[in-house]
Amino acid sequence: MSTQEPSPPSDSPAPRRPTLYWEYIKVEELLALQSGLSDTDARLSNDEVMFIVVHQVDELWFKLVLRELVTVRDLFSQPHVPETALASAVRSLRRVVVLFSQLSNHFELMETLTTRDYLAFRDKLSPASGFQSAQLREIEVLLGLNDDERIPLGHEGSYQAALKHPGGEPSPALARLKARLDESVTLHSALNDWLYRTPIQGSTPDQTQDETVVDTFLNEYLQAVEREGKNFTVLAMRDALTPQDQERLQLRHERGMASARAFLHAEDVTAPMRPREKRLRAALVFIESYRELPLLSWPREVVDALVAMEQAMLVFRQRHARMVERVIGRRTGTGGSAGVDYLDQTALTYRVFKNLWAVRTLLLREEALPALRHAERYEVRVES
Ligand code: HEM
Ligand SMILES: N[C@@H](CC(=O)c1ccccc1NC=O)C(=O)O
Repeated sequence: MSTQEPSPPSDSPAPRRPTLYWEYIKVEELLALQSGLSDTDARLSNDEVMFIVVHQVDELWFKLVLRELVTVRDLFSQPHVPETALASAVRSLRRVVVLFSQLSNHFELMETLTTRDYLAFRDKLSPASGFQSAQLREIEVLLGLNDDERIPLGHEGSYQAALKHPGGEPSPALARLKARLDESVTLHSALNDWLYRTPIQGSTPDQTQDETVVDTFLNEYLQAVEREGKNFTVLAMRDALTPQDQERLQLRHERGMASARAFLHAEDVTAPMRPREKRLRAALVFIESYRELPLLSWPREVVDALVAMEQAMLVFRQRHARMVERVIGRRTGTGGSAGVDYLDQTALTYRVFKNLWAVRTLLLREEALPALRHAERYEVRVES
């Protein structure tokens, strides 16, 4: 009698080979990547290997940020964005918030590098710089940062030129960035197209061209802002110490109202763009104000997650600038920039979702809001 195990039936699948951790994570390949300009990291100081590892980890976080933002951009670039998909968009944006928080936290590790120890290997880095981080550029382009909003940097004058080889040949990173620039839809433009279709005060999608819907809502809303502003000013003036203070408070209220009107009537954009911009801003005020309505609750979470994401990115820029100031002071960067001064300017001025931030100046307490019309049109409809 044969003691051999019966051979498996010929149509059964081959026995599965066990997955090996180091093969799946590619640990050996990964641990061989920290050599910098040397042939092995064994010749480098702990400081320089840490410097390289922090950059590599950060580029991997940028990779995850890009994946999540592409997913969200693609979702909002659909002609109809399913209500059931908004929760996943919020999850993706909240992951990006955590990723930028991790990126900011890594600068605490970088700050264990003393200035003198960094200067021990800094010279050989020039002209390399994080200014050549193509993935951060891709993230900025994908979000919707326009070229004319960028702060020029030193000698090469263009963030794209910084991605070329010394002889001027394009790099794979530049090719990826150009591909991103060639995409017609950014997250900002896709979000605006979605916002533009918001049913304000019960309007229907085919009424998006009807300016009376927006004008009526905005006029009612501005009257409510005026009432609230007046009440606040009366209380503040009652407590004012001098007539000059009272006059200052009254002037501040009048300026606030003028600014609110100018923003909601989109006086800052050219006349052809004004009706669209007014509807976008009215939609944001509407979503934020009537968020208890089932159809508006997830849209409000989307708006808030976008603001949280841009805040996390802004904090990353600021945190990088403070680390740079601690490590190299205010000297010129290896990339040719003014260093910290340049970085602080980017943190201060690079904003994509400007309207989402600006409307927060105008939001009102729930009791002061204009009456909602057609509440029944905001019930959740389960799409087949
Ligand atoms: C000792 C550590 C570091 C120093 C001294 C430093 C310094 C600088 C300076 C001076 C700039 C301005 C461009 C230039 O002239 O070079 C810059 C840009 C940049 N750095 Fe760093 N950096 C450090 C670490 C990092 C790390 C760990 C990251 C990882 C994410 C990073 C990412 C960037 C990026 C993305 C830019 C371009 C910023 C922009 O143009 O908006 N840097 N860095
Ligand atoms: N721009 C930095 C150099 C630097 O940080 C750097 C150099 C090479 C590769 C990545 C870098 N990180 C960020 O800029 C400096 O001025 O010291």
